[in-house]
This record gives sequence, structure tokens and C-alpha cells, in this order.
Amino acid sequence: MTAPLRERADSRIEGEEPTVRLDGVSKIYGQGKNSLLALDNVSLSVHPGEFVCLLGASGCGKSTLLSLVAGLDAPTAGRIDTEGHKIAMMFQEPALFPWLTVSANVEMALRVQGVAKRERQAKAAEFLEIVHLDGFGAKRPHELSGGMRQRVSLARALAQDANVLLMDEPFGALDAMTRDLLHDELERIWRERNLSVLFVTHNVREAVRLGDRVVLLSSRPGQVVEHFPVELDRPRRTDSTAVAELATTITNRLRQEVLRHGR
Ligand SMILES: Nc1ncnc2c1ncn2[C@@H]1O[C@H](COP(=O)(O)OP(=O)(O)OP(=O)(O)O)[C@@H](O)[C@H]1O
Repeated sequence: MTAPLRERADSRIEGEEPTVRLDGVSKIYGQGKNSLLALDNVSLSVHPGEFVCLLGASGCGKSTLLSLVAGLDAPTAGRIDTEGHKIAMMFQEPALFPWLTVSANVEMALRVQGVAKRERQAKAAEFLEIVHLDGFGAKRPHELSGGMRQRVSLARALAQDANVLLMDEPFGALDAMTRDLLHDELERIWRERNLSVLFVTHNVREAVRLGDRVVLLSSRPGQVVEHFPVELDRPRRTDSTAVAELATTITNRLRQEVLRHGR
């Protein structure tokens, strides 16, 4: 069984600069009596081409951490370095514009970058092909299934020309079969494009299925409790014995952590 190695986790490849680095990051919401410490002194790196999954009890600050890395909010203390890297974010809800076609939703990301109209259409078609949605460009989001809408969202993230993908429970609302298919798709795209991925999930097996490393956060305030390298051959199956075994180890650790906090 793979042992958790805290020391090794942030020195994966010597001399290689991380794409995302958090140093002693804390986040307090509000002020005075009503203030809430969401993250406490979190240090964490994601290396080029690395797939890191973030697990933790509900409310431990996972989404907060992603929003800080995305620059949507500022840390109260500590430092976040993503300099020189382009970041795209995906949420549980695909957040597509319902009045636009699928193609126009993807084109929006290109428009922001100043890509000319004719080129936009061709490029959007390419990105839709990457997520296996060729031929669906003229549809509206409501005409697609939940899994297909998440594919559009992924195509839009890729169209942002990002090398860092932040994913906040992107498959949490999908059925198990669709989720399995999207795991395969995401793994293929991650490898082909050498993306650095920071992926938040509640699903321990999903984290082991996808991650090079699973990082466990404590209950609030979120602190890094342990790093679990996942040294299993890819592609992995969510229902394989090896995935289940490591998932059990991590779940037990997570349970300990939750009980320690009495919730
Ligand atoms: N904008 C905000 N203002 C005040 N408190 C907030 C804000 N955003 C989050 N919080 C609080 O910070 C804590 C961490 O929230 P966050 O959403 O980051 O946790 P999470 O681990 O992603 O939760 P979940 O797993 O349930 O999605 C929670 O107690 C939440 O209520």
C-alpha cells in the first residue's frame, strides 16, 4: 500500500518550479467578533503537469483556497505565486450563457483574448472536438445533458489557453457513469496538454482515480494534514481494488480528522 509521505510531496521534481505555490496562506472572512478563520497557514505546490486533488470535510476551505489561487479573492496572510501561468476555473455548475449556442459559449473565451471572429468559430469547433462534442456547436445549453454541459465548460476552460486548471467539484452533480467517462476525458486532455490541475472533490475514490497526489485538509480552519502520493498505474478504474484500498486509507484519515473536530 502507498504510504503517505508528507516530506516528499512538495519536492516532487528537484529544480522544477511549481506552477502554483502557496506559502503560509491564511484567510479570514469578516472582522472582529464575526470573523471566521477559513484557512490557516496553508503551504502547497502544484508542479507542471501535476494533478493534485484536494479533499477535506465540508466547510474546511477548499473552495476558498481555489478562489484565492484564481485571484478572485486575496489571502489575509501568506503568499500565492502563479506568476507566468494562465489559470482557468471550472465549477460544479457549468455556468454557461443559456441564450448563446454551445459554440458561442466557447467563443466567448476567445473573444476576451482578442481572437478575430472567423478564427474564433474554427477554434471553438476544435475545442469542442477535443471534448468530443463535435457537431453540437449550434445547440443551446438546455438541449444538452449535464455531462455534455460540463464538457462545454471544459472546452471553454481550454479555450482560455490556460496551463493551470482549477476545478471545484466539477463532476459532483453527475451520475456515476457520466462521471467515469469524464474522468477518462479529463485524464486524456490533462496528459495531452500537460496541464497542472488542482481538483477539489468530496469523493475520495474520485481523488484517487485522478490524482498524482491527494492533499487532505483538516476541518475548519483548513490546514494541510497529509499528502498521499498515488503511485498507481494509469488509467485507473474507480472500482479497482487498488483504488479502493488507498481510498479506504484516506477515508479513515479523513474520518479521524472530522471526529477530532467533533463533527
Ligand atoms: N465570502 C464569504 N464570507 C464569509 N464566509 C465565507 C465566505 N466564503 C466561505 N465562507 C466560510 O468559509 C468556510 C470555508 O468555506 P468553503 O466554501 O471554502 O469550504 P469548502 O471546503 O469548499 O466547503 P464545501 O466542501 O461544503 O463546499 C465556511 O465556513 C464558509 O461558510
